[in-house]
Amino acid sequence: MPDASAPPFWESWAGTAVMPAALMLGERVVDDMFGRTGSMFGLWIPGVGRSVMVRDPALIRQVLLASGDVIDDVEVNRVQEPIIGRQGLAVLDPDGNRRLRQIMLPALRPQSLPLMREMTESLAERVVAGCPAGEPFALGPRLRTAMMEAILALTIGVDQPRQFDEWMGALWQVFRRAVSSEITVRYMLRHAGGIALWPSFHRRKSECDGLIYAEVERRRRRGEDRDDLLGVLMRARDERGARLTDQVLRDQVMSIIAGARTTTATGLAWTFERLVRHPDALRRLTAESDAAARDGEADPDGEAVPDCEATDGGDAYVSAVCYEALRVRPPVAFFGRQVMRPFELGGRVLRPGTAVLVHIRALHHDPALYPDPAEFRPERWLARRPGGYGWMPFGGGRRTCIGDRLALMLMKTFLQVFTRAATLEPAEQRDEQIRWRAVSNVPGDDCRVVLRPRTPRRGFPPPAHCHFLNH
Ligand code: HEM
Repeated sequence: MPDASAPPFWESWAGTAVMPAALMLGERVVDDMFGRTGSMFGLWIPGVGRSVMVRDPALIRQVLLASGDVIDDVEVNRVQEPIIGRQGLAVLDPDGNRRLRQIMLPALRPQSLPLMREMTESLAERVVAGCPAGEPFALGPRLRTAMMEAILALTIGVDQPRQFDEWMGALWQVFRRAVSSEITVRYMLRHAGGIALWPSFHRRKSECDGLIYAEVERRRRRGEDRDDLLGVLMRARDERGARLTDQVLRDQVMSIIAGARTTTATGLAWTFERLVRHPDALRRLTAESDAAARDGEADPDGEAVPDCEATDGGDAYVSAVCYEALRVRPPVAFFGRQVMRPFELGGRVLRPGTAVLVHIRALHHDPALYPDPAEFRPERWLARRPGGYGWMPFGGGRRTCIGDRLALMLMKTFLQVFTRAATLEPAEQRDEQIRWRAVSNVPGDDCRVVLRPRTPRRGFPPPAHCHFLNH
């Protein structure tokens, strides 16, 4: 007897074609597929297998609230294991994950890192100072380098240009392979040695690991106790007083770097991409940044922006801008869970082994949740805060992103510093297309803008470590 809960034959084939088609033709292919099937469609994904893509908040809630023996939140992350290791946060069993999150979370809350905001401000000032003035350029690569600088400082205290170059060189070699299309094929063939027999990857990974282990060893030898994330992890003890093994330390450092590497920079690039095409929002944000600087007496030279609407002070508008940019252009395309026991979802019984993937952008474009969902309107967030199952750029449930607040702090600080220092325009008027890179949605032209210093006196002096910006 045919299984009444199985998706129709055409849907499995069409759904499977959606991923490669979306890579070639853009995200509207996914919208069309949801348009035909409603809130969920079945597909097959290389390396993941049988899957369903969902966008309905009620279904997402059901998945995220299901107990661990019915819905597993590790298996779909296994693809990250070659990089983050077997004990990396995203692939750890629920107890180990919870324990490590408790250790790391305090270090990732910006309020517990007073120096982090200060460091981010001077980093943003250096980045804006290093941008070409009055001519089109791609802001995206500069943001990626800057966010790596912030994350390496936070995670392992890298603060010297030469040290940064060394880490960047080693990491680039590993991640270049980890996001290539080669890894998909190798992951599919993993049981036949697709990953194990990959000498160039393992060589590069050993170089990275060597840097981490050397840093751990150096700190132990000198009895150095630092406040970065590695320091927090090195101080941690379990209930028997034992410290974390070097392997666990290494896997968490790589988990944080892997999680943070491009996500925040992509979120920021999209925020600038949207802002420069919405001058009213940009003007209002600039007014708020100026007011915040005046309150903190940080920017006596700042030129007032003409015709701007007053804001209610603080950082209400910059927060709203971030929430809205992460809604209309979420940097991560989807996150997933896996069915362990037959699970009824949206009128279908999903078989064990099925991956449930939440399509974040489709969820964020539900007109029932957001009137005119494609419009970029930060004002939506002035009277409400994001939350629940309708806004999920950082995923949700037990495995929600551990770096969410840090990412928002980095984004807000960069936006405030940039708008105080410069005016921004789009290099071209048309919107940048959404392009898929691994599981990210990136701006098709890497955020091309034209930047002009707001006051001649401020100008753009040569930055202190401008070679950082050439990566
Ligand atoms: C705008 C920036 C960011 C976005 C959009 C983002 C998005 C995400 C998403 C969608 C997930 C999967 C959550 C789930 O499965 O429910 C995730 C997990 C994760 N993210 Fe982020 N992330 C961002 C920034 C960061 C930063 C700055 C860090 C590090 C400080 C980070 C570290 C991680 C880690 C370690 C995980 C795995 C958590 C676990 O499995 O327990 N992310 N992130």
